[in-house]
Amino acid sequence: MSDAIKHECGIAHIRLLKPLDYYKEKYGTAFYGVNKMYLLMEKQHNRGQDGAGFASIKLNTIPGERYISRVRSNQAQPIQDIFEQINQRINDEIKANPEYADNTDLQKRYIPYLGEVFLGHVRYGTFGKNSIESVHPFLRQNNWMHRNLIVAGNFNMTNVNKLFNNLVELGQHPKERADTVTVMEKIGHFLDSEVRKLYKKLKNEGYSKVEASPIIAEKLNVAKILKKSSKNWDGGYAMAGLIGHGDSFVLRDPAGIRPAYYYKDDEVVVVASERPVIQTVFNVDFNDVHELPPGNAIITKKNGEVSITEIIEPLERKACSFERIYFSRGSDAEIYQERKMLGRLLMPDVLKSIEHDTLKTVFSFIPNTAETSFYGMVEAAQDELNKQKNEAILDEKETLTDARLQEILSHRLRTEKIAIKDVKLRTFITEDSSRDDLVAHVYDVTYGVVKPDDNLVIIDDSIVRGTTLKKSIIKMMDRLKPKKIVVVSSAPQIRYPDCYGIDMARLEDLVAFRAALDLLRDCGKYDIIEKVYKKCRDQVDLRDSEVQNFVKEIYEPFTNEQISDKISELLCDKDVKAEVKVIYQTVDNLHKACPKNLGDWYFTGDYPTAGGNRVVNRAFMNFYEGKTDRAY
Ligand SMILES: NC(=O)CC[C@H](N)C(=O)O
Repeated sequence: MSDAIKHECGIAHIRLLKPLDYYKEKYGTAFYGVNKMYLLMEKQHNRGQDGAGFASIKLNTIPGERYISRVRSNQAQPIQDIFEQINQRINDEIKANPEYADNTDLQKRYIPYLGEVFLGHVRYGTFGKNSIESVHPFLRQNNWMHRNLIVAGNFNMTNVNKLFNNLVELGQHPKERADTVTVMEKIGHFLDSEVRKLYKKLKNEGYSKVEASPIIAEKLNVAKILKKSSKNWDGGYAMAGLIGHGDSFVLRDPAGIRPAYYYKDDEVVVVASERPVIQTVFNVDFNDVHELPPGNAIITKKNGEVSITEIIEPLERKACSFERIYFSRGSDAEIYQERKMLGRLLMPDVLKSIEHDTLKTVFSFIPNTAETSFYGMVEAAQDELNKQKNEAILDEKETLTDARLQEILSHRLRTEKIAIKDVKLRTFITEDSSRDDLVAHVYDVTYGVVKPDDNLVIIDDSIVRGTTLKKSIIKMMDRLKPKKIVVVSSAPQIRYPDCYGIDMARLEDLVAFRAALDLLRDCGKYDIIEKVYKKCRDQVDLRDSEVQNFVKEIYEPFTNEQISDKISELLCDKDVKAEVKVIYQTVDNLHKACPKNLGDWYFTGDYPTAGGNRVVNRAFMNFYEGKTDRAY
């Protein structure tokens, strides 16, 4: 990925189903859960580097002893930072109290972070700020154990402002506008009322307050609470939560936009945002890890009972295809094959653009995420080369000499590592304002492998803004003096904003949108902009379900190819000498390659939830009115 986009978040949840002594006995430490959490989070570091947080709950403590611990960080290496803090604290406690060293009971009572229920989160913010207060998990505290709530999520709601106002209408006074707080307060509201109802019932049955508490914990219907809280959520989400006494849940949105996977045996329940993470950390097979069905929650009661329950009726499945293209780790067995297929399916268009001249073409990729699709592309190129060799041999079979045969067979595909990412520079580029200067040097280039009349084909997983391509990569590649530079995107053109957890909410940031504007200008149809704006404005007071995506009209007059060609122009500075061509994946081929993740709203404008159309309209209005706000 040459454009840095902020995206995603990762969740990690573990519930230990046996007493801590069991893990001490079997794995040598009562800190088994903490250690596994570290691995689960570290292996999802790709999903969030703005911040990381960890929370744990101890089961069955006695009043007066702490049972919830939490640590959060927004430092440069947030996962390292929180686990350093955790380890430090644990080591200090053991050092100061040598009697804890071999005593699980004392460890559990007096050492924080040790417990049976864990929740971790790595964050890329899509709403609010990057302050420490915005880092998950969020905590809603109460003196009643079962009213404590800890929440973390990979999510974005399109209607979070409305949800916020609902709370205010209930008479509440939220102290901040963080979307996670809004969602948490919603759950908290129904948790409170459920606890109240249960208490009233038990009181009528003659139970005292002290007697009622554990029964409330036992009877608490988490599914019911989630059903009520999520009723008006419109968005993509994997929301995870812990309740003070030890129940836990992860709820996935009804279109399956955000991912969630789980594994369970008689020792642990594990939930994470990516499958291979669980496979690696718990050393289990692909088939042992299951996808949480859309609209369902995995709920683990304090007593260890685990259920998968439908909370919201599933919508048409629209799992985010960007997970497959770029976000998730390519080590997933399916994702690896899918990415290769994305590369392979692009080959016919690439061959056309290089006039099948595989000998005068160097194939390469933009590190690191495009490497897998590059393998797919190269395999397809290899097939083409073999075909060419076959044809040459058959054509020349009457006259073929040993020397000529050797010559034909010696033709090899030219694959090189051309673009090199300078990782150290990367970490400085956080502020939009200072990005451009540094961006030119984020990549370096390999000299000496491209000859002057060569074609240079370079694959990237996607092109969002195109800034790095324009300011760095294409310029650097042009210095190698190729005849033609073909930039291949394994994803289709990104035409519409995302509103479900990827931070690309501004239309004019998208190079495809800018290309469409230029094309409209070129052909004298720029008045469409005005018309679309009016249509968007007329919809402002409509209900979400009635809103249409009129922004599609901006692209309608043009073919994919016209837009791609305009993008090629936009990506070239005047001084670039090589001919530059950009080739994009088609949406059909994307679906062919990633058949389970058909969510494609950023490419097609077909939003899977009603709120999406409102967001795209708002994004367009913001663009037209010159506002730089996010559209949700
Ligand atoms: N990428 C995400 O899932 C973001 C989660 C949440 N919306 C936040 O901003 O903190």
